[in-house]
Amino acid sequence: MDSKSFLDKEEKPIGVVGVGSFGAAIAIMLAEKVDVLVYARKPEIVEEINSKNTLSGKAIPENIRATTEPEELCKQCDLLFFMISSSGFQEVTRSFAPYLFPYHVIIHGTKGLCLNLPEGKNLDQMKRMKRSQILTMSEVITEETVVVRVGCLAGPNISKELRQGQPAATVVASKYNEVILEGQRLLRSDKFQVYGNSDMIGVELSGVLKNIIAIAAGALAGLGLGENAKGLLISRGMVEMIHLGNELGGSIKSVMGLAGIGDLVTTCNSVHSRNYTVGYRLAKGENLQEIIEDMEEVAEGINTVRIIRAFLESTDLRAPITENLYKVLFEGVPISDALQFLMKYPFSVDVDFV
Ligand SMILES: NC(=O)C1=CN([C@@H]2O[C@H](COP(=O)(O)OP(=O)(O)OC[C@H]3O[C@@H](n4cnc5c(N)ncnc54)[C@H](OP(=O)(O)O)[C@@H]3O)[C@@H](O)[C@H]2O)C=CC1
Ligand SMILES: O=C(CO)COP(=O)(O)O
Repeated sequence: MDSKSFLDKEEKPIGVVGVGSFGAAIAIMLAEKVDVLVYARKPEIVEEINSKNTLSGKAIPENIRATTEPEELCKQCDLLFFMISSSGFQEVTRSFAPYLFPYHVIIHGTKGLCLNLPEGKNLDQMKRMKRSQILTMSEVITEETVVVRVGCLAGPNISKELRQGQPAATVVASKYNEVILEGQRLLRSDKFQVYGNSDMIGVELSGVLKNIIAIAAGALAGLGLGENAKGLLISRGMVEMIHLGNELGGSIKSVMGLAGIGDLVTTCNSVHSRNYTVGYRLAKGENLQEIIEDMEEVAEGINTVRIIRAFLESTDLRAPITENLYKVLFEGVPISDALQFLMKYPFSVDVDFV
């Protein structure tokens, strides 16, 4: 493969927007091949990177520089990786929008959803939601900016393992083959494999929906249940992801791939997963609000459960794991009751999606 970018003859720095756990891991991987300019909103983070070459006290490569200015990032970089949690995604995208042009490329790594609601409405007021009121991050980028070539990055990518240099793989998905090729060129290494997929919505939704099942997996572990129960949850969870993903506009095939089943297995088994941890701590008797306040990083699945539950109300689809998890998280139903309900649920057909 050509080692030069399709974007420019002279290699420009690659932009990374947001240096939380995942943004930092991706910036460090990119820095093995190219110069990286990161955007952080907090001046103290930018100062730490630029003056000490550290992030949260840990050394990072010298070719990672930082700025608090969206304009600077957009001027210097043609390709930007957006690594912001979904709660801030629309706001950050809007702050970049005035400086973005159609030649820019954005690949995002966010595994959450945003809302497209009438002025003054919020999720608390929405008992039911249509598909058009739910936005994946690629839809936010397309709606808020003039950028055309959009992609996403999703797969079993626990950032702690990536930072340790452990072997892993991801999927870059886009309607534009050059975006996939550029993602592969920049990220592929002997420790990191990068697959391509043209079903961007299906790949985004896979990463989003697996977080619901990961919370449930953590809850099973917190209850002290065994591997049989986990196998049951993962396989029924996959079926639920397939039906939901399909209803929301993704292809079944993507859920069967690395960004779907691959990430589902990883996240349902990792004590480093924030979503798994939420379920585990709930099952140990902690209250959801306490857990959220105590966690420094985002567990996207909590909000996703609320959004998907409201979406289900506008469809004929049933998603018993999501519906019961909603009751546990937001209606005070004990996990043991939800589990009993699921064990009695008439799941009679094993494979009903092919
Ligand atoms: N961690 C992981 O293993 C993986 C995470 N992901 C996904 O990546 C996304 C980010 O996760 P992760 O990095 O772990 O989360 P973190 O909570 O560690 O980081 C979130 C980042 O988003 C920034 N941010 C949030 N809101 C705003 C805002 N309004 N304006 C500016 N910046 C904002 C934060 O900035 P600040 O520090 O200023 O708050 C921070 O840099 C999530 O959707 C997650 O699901 C995907 C794969 C793996
Ligand atoms: O998506 C992830 C790994 O692929 C990270 O999962 P958590 O957000 O649950 O930590």
